[in-house]
Amino acid sequence: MDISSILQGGYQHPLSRSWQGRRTLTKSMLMYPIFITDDPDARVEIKSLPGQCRWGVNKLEEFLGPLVKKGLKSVILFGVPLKCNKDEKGTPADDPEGPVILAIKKLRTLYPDLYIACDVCLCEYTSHGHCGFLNPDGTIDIEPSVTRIAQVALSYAKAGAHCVAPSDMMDGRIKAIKRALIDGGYGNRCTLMSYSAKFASALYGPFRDAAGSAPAFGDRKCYQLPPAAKGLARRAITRDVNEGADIIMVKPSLPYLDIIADAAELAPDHPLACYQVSGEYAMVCAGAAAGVYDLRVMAFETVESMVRAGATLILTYFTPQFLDWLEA
Ligand SMILES: NCC[C@H](CC(=O)O)[C@@H](CN)CCC(=O)O
Ligand SMILES: [Zn+2]
Repeated sequence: MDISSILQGGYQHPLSRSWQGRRTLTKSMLMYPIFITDDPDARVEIKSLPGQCRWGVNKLEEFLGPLVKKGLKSVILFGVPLKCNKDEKGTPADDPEGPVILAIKKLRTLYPDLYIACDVCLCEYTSHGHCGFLNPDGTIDIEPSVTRIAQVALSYAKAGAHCVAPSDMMDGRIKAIKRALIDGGYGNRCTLMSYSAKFASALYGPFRDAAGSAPAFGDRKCYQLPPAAKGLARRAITRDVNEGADIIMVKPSLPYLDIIADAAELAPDHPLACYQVSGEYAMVCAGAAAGVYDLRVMAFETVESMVRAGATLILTYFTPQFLDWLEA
């Protein structure tokens, strides 16, 4: 056989197979999305997200203590206020007694080394459930939305968040948040992770169930990217790099590996995050439950495809299992 035809000699052993990846998944690459509700003693299972719960602030030690011991390095907080008075402006988003700010303060005290990121959006706090302010005709009112998002981001930074991550997709919010952080004295103390290429995906259903954040009417197609929009995604990534984002994110992940690769090409000097969203997680769990594949094998195969595409930070609900699987 011709010499150039032989490849199998390079990976015939488990160790030489482990050398074939440019980067391998490590615990520090995992960021765990968690839901914080405003009942301080709550531990409520989320049916559409197997193994995930809404947690009250008083339960965070019971919840995260064991994971920190196993090597959990970072979380991203999502507020799930069930008792607040939602309004057109998302007033409860930066309530100092709200679940997110209370959780930031609690976690900074409990686990000084744990990296605390906060999702920043208005949809969980607005009466209409959209991620921004609305004009009377139901379209997004950009300027006041951006001002409000920046205000909320600064309040989380002041409460002690290491990172703010605006998932709203309002145009210009990265520049506005960066400006607010700098003017507020947090430009060097809080990381800005932009959901730059975030698509209007069908894969957010379980999250919206969990967070009660579905829009009261219409959809988010006028501010989340069309799934076919490779050009818009590339332009959004370049825009956010220029507006001062410290980390670029692509979301969802598996159906958008090409966009992750584009982001790695367009922003080679930035950390690159991707979010394995609720619907992706639920799909992998459902397939395993149906006996289509082994859960652990498929969890690794999906997340390692994101690493191969160029991601250096993975937001995934599989984080607790990966802490065990990577230890084994
Ligand atoms: N701010 C929007 C929330 C949002 C998507 C959506 O509901 O449109 C995501 C959270 N950042 C959903 C994440 C997920 O599905 O896991
Ligand atoms: Zn939102």
